[in-house]
Parts: sequence; C-alpha cells; structure tokens
Amino acid sequence: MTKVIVNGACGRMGQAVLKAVLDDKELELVGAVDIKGGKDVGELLGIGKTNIIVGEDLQTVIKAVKPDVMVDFTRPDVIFNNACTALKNHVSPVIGTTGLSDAEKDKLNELAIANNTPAFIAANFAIGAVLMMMMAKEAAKYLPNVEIIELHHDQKLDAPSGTAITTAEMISEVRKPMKQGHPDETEKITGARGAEYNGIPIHSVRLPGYVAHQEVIFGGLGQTLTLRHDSIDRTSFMPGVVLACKKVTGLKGLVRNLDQIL
Ligand SMILES: NC(=O)C1=CN([C@@H]2O[C@H](COP(=O)(O)OP(=O)(O)OC[C@H]3O[C@@H](n4cnc5c(N)ncnc54)[C@H](OP(=O)(O)O)[C@@H]3O)[C@@H](O)[C@H]2O)C=CC1
Ligand SMILES: O=C(O)C1=N[C@H](C(=O)O)C[C@H](O)C1
Repeated sequence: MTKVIVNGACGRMGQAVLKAVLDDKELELVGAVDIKGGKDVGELLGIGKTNIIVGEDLQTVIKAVKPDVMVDFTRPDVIFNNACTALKNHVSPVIGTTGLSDAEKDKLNELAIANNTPAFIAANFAIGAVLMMMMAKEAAKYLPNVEIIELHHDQKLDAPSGTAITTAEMISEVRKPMKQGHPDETEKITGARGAEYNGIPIHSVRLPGYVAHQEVIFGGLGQTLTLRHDSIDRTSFMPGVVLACKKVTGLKGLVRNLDQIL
C-alpha cells in the first residue's frame, strides 16, 4: 500500500482527492493538511468519522504519519515551499498546484535527485486535456497560426492557467518563433490581444459556472481547426492523480506531465 497525505485537503481539488484515495485499494490515506485544519476528514466529506484529523502544519503531519507521497493542491504562492518540505523529508510530492516557474521546477528536480526522492508535476491530470495538448502539438506542425482561450471558474488565482502555458510550451517545441496578426496592429484597449507565450496569444476567461475548459484554435488558408476540452467535474482529474500516486516513487528526479507516466 502506498501511504498518501493530501495537502490543501479542504479545497475543491483536495476534497476530491481525499475521496479518490479513500476509494482506491492500493492507496492508504494516512493524513491531511490544510491552512484551515481541525476537522475529521470524514466529517469534511460527509461520510462519517475516519479518525484522520486535518492538520495545519505539513512538517508536523509528515513526522507523525510518515507518508510515501504528498498530493498538493494548495496555492501558487506556497507550492514551492511545500514541495521542498516534502522532498527534504523523503516524501514524494505529486504536484497539481499550478504557478511554479521553470527555475523553481529545476530547483525541485535538483532537490529530488539530491534526496533520492522522486517527484511528479502535471498542470492537468485529466486525460482529455492531455490528449488535447498532444493533438495541439501535432496540429501546430501543419497549422502554425494558433491562439489559446482558457476558461475557468472565477475563484482561480493564477492566469493564464497552467494548462494553457503547458500547451504553448508544447506547441513551441515544433513551431518556429513567429509574430502572428498584422505587423501594424495596435491594441485600442491594453490586453485586447491577450497575453503572449513565444508569440502564441493566450486569452483567460474567468466566470462563475465554469470548471476548467480550453480551446486551441488554429487558422490556415480558408479554414480553422478548433480543439476543445471541457472538465465539467473535478472527478475528471482523479484517475490521473491516483495513477501518479502509484507511479511517483518509481520515477527519477522531477517528472513533468501526465503523458510521461501513462
Ligand atoms: N493539475 C491539475 O489537474 C489541476 C490543478 N489545479 C490547481 O490546484 C490548485 C488548487 O485549486 P483548488 O482546489 O481549486 O483551490 P482551493 O482554493 O479550492 O483549494 C486550496 C486549499 O488549500 C488551502 N491552503 C491555502 N494555503 C495553504 C497552505 N499554506 N497550506 C495548506 N493548505 C493551504 C486553501 O485554504 P484557503 O481557502 O483558506 O486559502 C484551500 O482549502 C490551483 O493551483 C489550481 O490551479 C486545479 C485543478 C486541476
Ligand atoms: O484552477 C483550476 O481549476 C485548474 N487549474 C489547472 C490549470 O491551471 O491549468 C488545471 C485545470 O485547468 C483546472
């Protein structure tokens, strides 16, 4: 059995991960952490007592329950420190929290290797989103003019989404740097053409009612191609998270993106 703790346990993703880990026969939920700790995990999920109380301090919970894996769905501004704490205590992080910079990911890779404790990170654990990104990379070889529109719930802290950045990174691997649109175009209102990653415009929509959605739109001579993925429920991410919990301890360093472990 792989012993798992969930950090960010009281949040939208944290609660879904608690349920997924409790429901899996090869994973054992041994602890939970959240800045708003104190509750029994079972009370939080409305399933009766589990006698696992959500702790408020990651280091204390790790020392008490000695997990193999820490799943983290917290906040962009705390994930780097959380992952460092896990690695220094020889606990493998499965990182879902977005917002880490490339430099921070490189530092986590070094720490994972130095501590002989593998780690895993994915901007999106939903298989449909992974396929959308892979298809976008393939399509960009033939249709290099592309824009990304990501649409999320209005409680999301980071923009653009980790998925949009990862999609743009993957497209950039196969596309020569280029400037899109008319060379003389001007923005009448700043930001009208979106943010830009390697020349790829990214537009972020935040509205109540959305969960997590993305369109990648390619334009060619007399045609467009639209790839769209919709997570209509957070259960969409759970098979990927469970898979990563089972595989992470057999990896080396920090492994990035779900396609690497499928
Ligand atoms: N990789 C993927 O597939 C996915 C990634 N995500 C990412 O996961 C992250 C979390 O998303 P979501 O669940 O919607 O967010 P939520 O705000 O619902 O959950 C985050 C939880 O972590 C708590 N928290 C804040 N700071 C700390 C801390 N220092 N230590 C422990 N817990 C803390 C929050 O408390 P409080 O509310 O008081 O701040 C909250 O309970 C985001 O970065 C999001 O982009 C989301 C979905 C899928
Ligand atoms: O905050 C979210 O909700 C999500 N965050 C991830 C991202 O930034 O890409 C994954 C998914 O889009 C949901």
